[in-house]
Parts: sequence; C-alpha cells; structure tokens
Amino acid sequence: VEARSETAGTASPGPHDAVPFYGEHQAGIVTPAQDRLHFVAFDVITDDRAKLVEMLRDWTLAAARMTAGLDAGALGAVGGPAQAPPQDTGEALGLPPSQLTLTFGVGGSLFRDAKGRDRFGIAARRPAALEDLPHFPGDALRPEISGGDLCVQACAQDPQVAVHAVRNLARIGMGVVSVRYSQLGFGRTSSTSTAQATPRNLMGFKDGTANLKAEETDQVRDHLWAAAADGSDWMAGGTYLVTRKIRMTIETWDRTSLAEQEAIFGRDKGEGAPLSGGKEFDEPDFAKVGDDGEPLIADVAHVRLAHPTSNGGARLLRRGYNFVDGSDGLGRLDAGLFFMSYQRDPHKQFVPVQRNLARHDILNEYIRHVSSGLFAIPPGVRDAADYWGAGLFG
Ligand SMILES: C=CC1=C(C)c2cc3[nH]c(cc4nc(cc5[nH]c(cc1n2)c(C)c5CCC(=O)O)C(CCC(=O)O)=C4C)c(C)c3C=C
Ligand SMILES: [Fe+2]
Repeated sequence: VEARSETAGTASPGPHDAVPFYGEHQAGIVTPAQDRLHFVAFDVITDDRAKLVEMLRDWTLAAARMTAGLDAGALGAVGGPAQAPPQDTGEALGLPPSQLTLTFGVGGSLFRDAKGRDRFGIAARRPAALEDLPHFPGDALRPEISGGDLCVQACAQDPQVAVHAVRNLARIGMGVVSVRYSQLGFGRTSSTSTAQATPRNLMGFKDGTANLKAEETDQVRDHLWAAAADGSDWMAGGTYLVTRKIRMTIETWDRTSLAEQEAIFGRDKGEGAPLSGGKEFDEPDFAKVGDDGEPLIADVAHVRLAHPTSNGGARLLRRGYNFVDGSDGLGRLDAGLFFMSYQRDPHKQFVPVQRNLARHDILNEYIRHVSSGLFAIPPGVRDAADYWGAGLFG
C-alpha cells in the first residue's frame, strides 16, 4: 500500500503534510493547532485485560499508519480478499495526511469503574492528578456525554481525514470498546505556536492570545509535561487533558452591545488588545483605572479572572474548537466551544481557574458547561514496538 502522499516530518508541516507520530511526547498537544477536530470517548466493554492490550497495540499501529497518510491496515481499503471486510473503510483514499494527529488518553474509570471494580489490575497506578474534578457552580453536565474510559483526539486540516481515523479506530476496537460520545469541531479556538495567527471563537473574539505556546520551552516544561517526581513513573513526559463542552447562547450574545461584549472579556473585539491599552500581545495592566476611577479591565472580566496572577501562577495550554451541532428545536443554534486544555496537574491549574470563572465571570450569563472529561495523556510512543498505554500495562 502506498502512502497517500509524501510525509514531511518538519517542525512546521504544510497543510497536506504528515506530523511525526513517534516521539518523546504525543503529537497533537504542542503541535500547531489544526483547523478540525473529531474527539471521541470510549467505554471499554470487556473485562479481559489481554484483549484490551491487544486492541491498544492494533490501535497504535493503525494510528502510526493513518497519521503517515496510509490506510489503517496493511491490506488497505481495496487490497484484501474480496470475501473479507476491508482493513480500511476507504473514505480517505486519495487524501493527503493533512497534519493528522491522534492523541490517546485514559480516564479515571479505567482504573476503577463506577462500581469500584479494578477491572484490569491497574487501580494502584491511578495518578493522583486523575482524581475527579469537583462540581463547579452552574455546571449542567450530562453524564452520557461526559467521562469515558479512553479517549482519542483526532485533529487534522481536513475533517474527512479526522473522521476517517476515529471511525477506523472504532472499527478495530469492535467488541472491546464502544463509542460513548464524540464531538466534531472546527475553526480552532487557540493558537499553540507563536507562528500562528490568533483565531476567533463563535462570540467573535480572538481566542488564544495569552495561551501557553510551544516556543515557551521553560513554561512548557513546568506547566505542561508531567515528571516521574509528580508521583506516576508511567506518566513522565505525558500530561492531562480536561474537556468541557460549553454551550453558548449566541442569540442573546448577539443582542449585547459591543461595549458590554468587550467589558466581559476585558479585551477589544477588533484586535484582541487588553482594555488597559496597547496591542494584542501586550500584557494587561489590571491596576490601571479610567477617568471614573474604575479599573479599565473589570474585576469580573474573563481575562482578569483567568490570568495566572489571579490563580497562583497557573497556566493552561488551551486547544479547543468551535462547534455547531445543528439546532435545538427552540429556534436556536446548538453552538459553543468544545474547550480542551492540557496541563501537568489539572487540580493545580484547570480547577482554580474554573473555580474563579464559575464564581465570578460575567461571561456565565451567556454560557453553560454541558459535558466534562478528564484524561491522563501518556508520553509519546517511542517506536513500532511500543504502544499506547504500554507504561500502564507493561
Ligand atoms: C477554566 C478555564 C477556561 C474556560 C472554561 C474558558 C472558557 C472560555 N473562554 C472564552 C474566551 C476567551 N478566553 C480568553 C482567555 C483565557 N481563558 C482562559 C481559561 C478558560 N476559558 C485562560 C487561562 C485565558 C488566558 C488568560 C490570560 O492569561 O490572559 C480570551 C482572551 C484571549 C486569550 O488570551 O485567549 C477569550 C476571548 C470563551 C468564549 C469561553 C467559554 C465559552
Ligand atoms: Fe477563556
């Protein structure tokens, strides 16, 4: 089977190129955020540890192939026997790798299920950082689209390529996993590299300006990657992913004045500059007051509440996507932000920030958190003999 296109493997691949799969860390985290997402969470439906490990090995080989622009299996969509189902579903035939990354994670329920059972003999290896997230004021979480034993984040420049990858992993996992929920996303709402322009969310604001970026190597080391000293050897070089599906009442937002919209975020809508003055990438001056003696960036503005100075220095690598899941039957679009953040310890980073936002953020009048997920993202797969989760099961 031929690769659908030459792989590039450079630090900044072109839109059709491949992103290297093997490495110290998984791809799809500091990788410059691609335009499209297909996120999927799985339930493991067997108690057979050997079957789960075998599937993880099969997934890893298929993931390495698909991210290189190859069919999921060696015989491909059309190269196998006519009497058997094909080893690839075929909808990506002829498409280039399109910067596909597949990022694998495990949820707390894999270690101990809802009944407290240690189904796979790994309960003792559960990292403290995977402790359930607390309830936040205003949470309206739907259990059927929250949690999950396993997750895969597929990102690509072409939605067909991302969906193809998720679909083939689900196909390979038949009998071992079943899809719990999946989410499509478009128009990345964060930049993860200083080389990228800041995109906009569905509220029309630049999103990702003050994000943790790949080039900030010291900060990435301190705030993103887990170390063995954090308590779990098998997670060294890994990280933790928080997902929050956040519905926006965009119809109400669209009737809100420009001045109010800008006050809510604490940045201007055109350039994304802080309301305290300067340009997009200038630091906000939270102490600066206007002629009326009031702070130019309100006490309840999103950027003040989310800023590291309000949260003990905590930073996040945000990697979310816009979504529109059709309409809600009440004359409104079912739209919002599928928020994703990667961090070394969600309880020291995501939790304090979200606690602050849930209590005080005036943005809350326009948003509702409807799903939540927390996953351990193991370190990268080293070579073809290694597999997703090897450190956990090996
Ligand atoms: C708990 C973490 C966060 C949630 C949930 C969240 C939701 C959310 N954010 C926006 C839009 C913007 N966020 C911006 C900045 C920003 N947001 C968070 C965290 C969460 N946001 C952080 C840590 C920061 C950076 C703060 C800083 O250091 O200055 C911005 C400003 C531009 C930027 O820096 O990205 C916007 C705009 C929406 C719409 C939303 C929920 C729907
Ligand atoms: Fe935010």
